[in-house]
Amino acid sequence: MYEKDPVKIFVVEDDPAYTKFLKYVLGLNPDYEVEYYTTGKDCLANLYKNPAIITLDYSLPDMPGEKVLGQIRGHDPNINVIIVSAQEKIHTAVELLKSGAYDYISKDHETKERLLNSINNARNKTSLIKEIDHLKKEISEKYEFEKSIVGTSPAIRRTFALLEKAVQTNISVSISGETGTGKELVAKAIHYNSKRKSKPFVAVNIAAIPRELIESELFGHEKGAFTGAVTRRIGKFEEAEGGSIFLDEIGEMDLNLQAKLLRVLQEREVTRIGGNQVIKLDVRIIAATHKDLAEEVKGGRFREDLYYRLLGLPIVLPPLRERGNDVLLVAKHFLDQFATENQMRKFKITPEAQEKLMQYPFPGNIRELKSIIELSAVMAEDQEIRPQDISFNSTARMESFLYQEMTMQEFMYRIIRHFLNKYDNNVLEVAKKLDIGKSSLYRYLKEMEEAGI
Ligand SMILES: Nc1ncnc2c1ncn2[C@@H]1O[C@H](COP(=O)(O)OP(=O)(O)OP(=O)(O)O)[C@@H](O)[C@H]1O
Repeated sequence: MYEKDPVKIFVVEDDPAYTKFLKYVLGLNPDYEVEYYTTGKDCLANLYKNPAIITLDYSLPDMPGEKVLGQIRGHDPNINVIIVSAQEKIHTAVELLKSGAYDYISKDHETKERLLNSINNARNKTSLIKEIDHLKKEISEKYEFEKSIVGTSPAIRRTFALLEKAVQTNISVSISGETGTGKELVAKAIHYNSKRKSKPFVAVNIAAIPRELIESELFGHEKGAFTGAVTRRIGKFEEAEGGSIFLDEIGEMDLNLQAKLLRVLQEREVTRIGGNQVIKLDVRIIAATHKDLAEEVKGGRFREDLYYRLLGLPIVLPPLRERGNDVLLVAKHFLDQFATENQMRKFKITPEAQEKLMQYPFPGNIRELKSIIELSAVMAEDQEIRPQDISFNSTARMESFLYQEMTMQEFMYRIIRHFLNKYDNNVLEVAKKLDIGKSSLYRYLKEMEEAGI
């Protein structure tokens, strides 16, 4: 798409014969919009026209080539300046390239090919840069909080408030929540809404990498560091330089590696395995786990010092069953997405089907909801999703929390909390649903508050 755009080229050349030659060569390509100047001053005065490429004669009558180059770079470092010179002086060429010239070409019988090649390469580079900028913009729009993280429940609103805080600083963030609650989505949203958004977001799933490979995956290795290390490998931390690293399933890391990670986080530097060069790091850490890390610390499976290092700003993502009406909002979001992807008309969910969705506890959370919804859209006879189109993967119903061991009173508090979330903290509605008196409910709420539930 970008390569079709015409390229604006300035030719700055005081030799009339050479200008004639360039006019002929460049005139052959209809995609080139060329303007000719004979002095450095003229060229500089017209930079406002935003040329993509400038071919610059090194010895102009009014200004030395390096000075013109310096001013062009000062105006816009993205302009590709190709220096064309009558003599081939390696030293000058190297100096000019160091000062940011894109290429250095001497005037000889091969000039035509080399110049066209260089212009072509510069053009490809420019279109790649434009395309990358465009994709980056698209990604950050995709991860705007309220566009990507669907929901209006009090629980998710609290999460948004924390995200707003997280993006303003470089503080480490630890995200916990059951599987499929959106931990990776939240991590990406933090990165792509922060100042680091134009730098890499690198995700590493600790549980998915064989134990013996994690260290080299994270910190890299030098060639020959161990059997099988046939080439040097850059680690994920280095890859994320300037950006963010997302350490998913951090609770799965073994104690030995935890010690090494702690050192990296404390020193803010890595050394590749088998190497001795210390590499400074500027990387934001976002860690996630579905485990209760505090419990892991108590059980001696997770280092306490590392736990505190990683904790930073903790974000707890509630399970979908505690997000009330969000179930329906997210379901609708996935349905719209499905319709767009498959060029279909939009779907509706009948009230009975909505009721069915609201009754299910979604042990696999939003990921499970997504697959259930997509299947229901496939099964539906028309653009209405009815109860018979929805099939749940698990036979679990609300009793999922019964697997936990609690006292009767704690169960009751959990049930109340669940309904409060479901009905947006509407006490009257909850009292009605649970068929208890309003004042009893207020009394329980007070007890719950005192007990921190
Ligand atoms: N609030 C939300 N709104 C819309 N989509 C969401 C929301 N939360 C999660 N998703 C989507 O649900 C899917 C699962 O989310 P994600 O992979 O971030 O979960 P996770 O907690 O990292 O899972 P796991 O613990 O299994 O790694 C993704 O497709 C994600 O885009």
